[in-house]
Amino acid sequence: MHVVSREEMQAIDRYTIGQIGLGGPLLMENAGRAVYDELAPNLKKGEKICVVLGKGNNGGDGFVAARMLLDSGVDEEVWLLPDPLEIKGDAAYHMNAFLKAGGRIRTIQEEREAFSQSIGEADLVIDALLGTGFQGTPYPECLEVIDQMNQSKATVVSVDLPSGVPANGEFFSHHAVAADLTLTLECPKLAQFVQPAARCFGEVRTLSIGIPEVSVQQAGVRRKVWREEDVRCTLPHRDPFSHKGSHGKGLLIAGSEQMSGAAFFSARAALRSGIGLLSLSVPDEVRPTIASHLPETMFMPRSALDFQGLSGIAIGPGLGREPEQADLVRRVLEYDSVPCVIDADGIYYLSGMTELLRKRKSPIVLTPHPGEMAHLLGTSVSEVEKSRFDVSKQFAEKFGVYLVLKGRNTIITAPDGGQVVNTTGNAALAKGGSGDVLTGILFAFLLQHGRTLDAVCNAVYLHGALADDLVKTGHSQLDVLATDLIEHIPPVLHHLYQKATC
Ligand SMILES: NC(=O)C1=CN([C@@H]2O[C@H](COP(=O)(O)OP(=O)(O)OC[C@H]3O[C@@H](n4cnc5c(N)ncnc54)[C@H](O)[C@@H]3O)[C@@H](O)[C@H]2O)[C@@H](O)CC1
Ligand SMILES: [K+]
Repeated sequence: MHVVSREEMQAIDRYTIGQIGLGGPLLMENAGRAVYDELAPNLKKGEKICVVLGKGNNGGDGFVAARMLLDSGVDEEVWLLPDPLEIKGDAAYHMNAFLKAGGRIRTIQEEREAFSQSIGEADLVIDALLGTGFQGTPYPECLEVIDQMNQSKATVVSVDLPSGVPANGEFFSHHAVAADLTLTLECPKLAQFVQPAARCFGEVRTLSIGIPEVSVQQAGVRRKVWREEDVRCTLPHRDPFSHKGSHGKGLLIAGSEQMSGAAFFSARAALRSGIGLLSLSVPDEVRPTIASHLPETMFMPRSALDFQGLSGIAIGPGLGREPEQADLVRRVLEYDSVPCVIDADGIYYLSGMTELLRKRKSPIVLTPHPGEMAHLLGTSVSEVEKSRFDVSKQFAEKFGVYLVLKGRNTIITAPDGGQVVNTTGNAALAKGGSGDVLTGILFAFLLQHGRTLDAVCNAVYLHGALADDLVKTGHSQLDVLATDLIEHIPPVLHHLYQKATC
């Protein structure tokens, strides 16, 4: 499933219409029908539906759905914000079809009070006011209608985008529709995954409107959502004749006196995620505390670090911020023979070492949260959050790294600028220790997958899926601990492997 910008969606539509030959009215018919089909199973005879239409093609989709609702036994009122004479092109085509099929249009501008009453009494509001064509701040008359939809007690279903949300997810401070359900057409838009836009969407379902894959390729889209089917066909399979050395020989440099737990979480998560051999380097004073909890782990003293014979190194969880840790990070970067994962305090030191990132040829995976990303760039968290996709892409391309920008909808960016959005996970993960678990899973996967990007995406997916499954099976979002995540790896991995397709 591809994730697109406004401009990419427009290019996709243009190619489909101009080169494939599927006309605009046909795509609009498909869009409106898909919206109707999604709603139809739950419609009740006589329920009051208020359809709110703008003057663009989003309104055109609304006309198609409204035409189908005419014969469904509901009590429908169709409200148009502009004058009908302002409706042009494909939307006018479907407005006429709606009228000829027996529909009646009322104009909001002319019957303000009746509109307020209609929306106040509605059970369901279909929001087809503004879609991908909207930019900037909604005109005052639009804002008024947006507020009325938000004040309504009805269920609000937005077509393509909640009206007033800019498709590219740029920061905005005006009101936008707060939908209960958004029916996104063909491809999720960037806004669905960034703040503050993401809060407006409610539940999201993506509906196919018959656009062929070639149109998306022609538009040069290089962003996708990572789904369970992607995981299933990229998980590594163990050779029956393999041995422990076949599944990665990793060194994890983690932990400090104050944060010994971080080393434990990462190490145990790596072991649960299939790493063949794990050596852990913690400060000498920490080792006795955690060694008894990690019987499967070997230990390498900090004073005798030896990278020979390893197949990967991970550094950072709970490392602490004493100046000598910077040298450890530098040594890992300078050892250019194996892939590495740099997390947490490891990332803290990178701002002074970005040239080393650029020079290193073996894969580097960085896993910053927005605060660490902001530190790395010398900017603020809000600047990072305002443009998560662009910030990630610029950094990953410039320094040739795999960047995992964590948060709700973690964004993974490859050195070539290709991006993947993760949709698993919930607020249970907003707790100390979660990131350490991710590092462990990611490190183990990195040493077992053929493609680095698959390893990273599968790790992020699994990490979120652990939290999702825990809150479905007896946990709340409050109580999940890092240890719960780790001990839940077996059933979730088992589930994913049961139907592995490739
Ligand atoms: N062929 C296509 O392009 C298709 C488009 N589709 C639908 O069409 C939508 C895009 O249609 P459009 O590009 O016509 O635009 P929209 O219908 O999304 O809305 C833009 C309209 O709002 C107006 N507008 C722009 N800035 C505004 C502002 N600040 N305040 C208030 N109004 C403003 C514009 O004049 C334009 O009429 C998609 O979201 C989707 O719902 C679908 O029907 C599929 C096919
Ligand atoms: K809309």
